Amino acid sequence: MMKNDLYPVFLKVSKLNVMIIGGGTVGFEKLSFLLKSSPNANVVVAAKEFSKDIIALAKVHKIPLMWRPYTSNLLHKQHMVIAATNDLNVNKEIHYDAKQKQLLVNVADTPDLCDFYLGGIVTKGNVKVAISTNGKSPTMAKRLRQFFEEVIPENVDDLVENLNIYRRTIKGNFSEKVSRLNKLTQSFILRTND
Ligand SMILES: C[C@@]1(CC(=O)O)c2cc3[nH]c(cc4nc(cc5[nH]c(cc(n2)[C@H]1CCC(=O)O)[C@@](C)(CC(=O)O)[C@@H]5CCC(=O)O)C(CC(=O)O)=C4CCC(=O)O)c(CCC(=O)O)c3CC(=O)O
Ligand SMILES: NC(=O)C1=CN([C@@H]2O[C@H](COP(=O)(O)OP(=O)(O)OC[C@H]3O[C@@H](n4cnc5c(N)ncnc54)[C@H](O)[C@@H]3O)[C@@H](O)[C@H]2O)C=CC1
Repeated sequence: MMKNDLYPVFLKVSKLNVMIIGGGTVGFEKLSFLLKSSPNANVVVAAKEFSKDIIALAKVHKIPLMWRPYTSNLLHKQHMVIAATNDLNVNKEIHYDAKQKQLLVNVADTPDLCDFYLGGIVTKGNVKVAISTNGKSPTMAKRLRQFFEEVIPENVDDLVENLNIYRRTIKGNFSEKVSRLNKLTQSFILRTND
């Protein structure tokens, strides 16, 4: 069986400059999922034209829109770029320029040209679960996201907050703390070896 070998990280996108190129259906989808998970994301969208949806979303979140065709200077000072135009040659050019500048790049319609994928995301307070199917089935990533939204209890965040308070009160060295926390949380899962 093929295994997913992608390494997930949780980016502080308020501290990174993110550029989305393309303001149509896909640009809107990428921007809305980014903002849903990270309302404080530092993101700019550039495109020749923008859909009504993306204009409305950008207004609510105060996201700058740049009305212009793609040129490589749009990548200046960016950390990450998402290419979402409907012109494959432009998307390829964005990919080429981004690699020259060592930026992380996602070309929405071409998994081979992606350094990273956007995943399905479930958020419950401080807890966040990210889902990827290795680019094989975005629809399945969406369904799994919906499944975990249902099954992860809303109060998981209360447990996390309480454990955070407890964690700060425990005295002792690192391994004593680990052992106390492991004992306390043992019943959270059905079967455990530690
Ligand atoms: C590789 C990847 C690159 C990337 O975009 O990062 C990619 C690629 C492509 N998506 C396509 C289509 C669709 N994408 C969705 C939905 C989502 N797509 C997302 C991620 C990813 N999509 C990355 C892989 C993630 C992984 O590893 O699993 C999600 C999870 C996150 C997000 O977009 O933020 C978000 C769900 C969010 C949620 O609801 O939680 C739906 C479903 C729907 O909208 O109902 C459809 C239509 C049905 C279908 O085709 O399956 C096509 C075909 C385009 C065409 O035919 O032209 C390609 C291109 C290709 O695969 O070649
Ligand atoms: N990854 C995914 O989830 C999906 C990917 N796709 C693919 O993504 C691509 C984009 O699709 P849509 O967003 O539906 O297209 P669209 O027609 O809704 O939007 C295209 C956008 O690209 C902009 N654009 C085109 N050329 C440009 C240039 N030279 N410089 C700047 N902006 C430019 C347009 O102004 C417009 O804002 C298509 O090739 C499609 O096959 C489609 C569906 C899902």
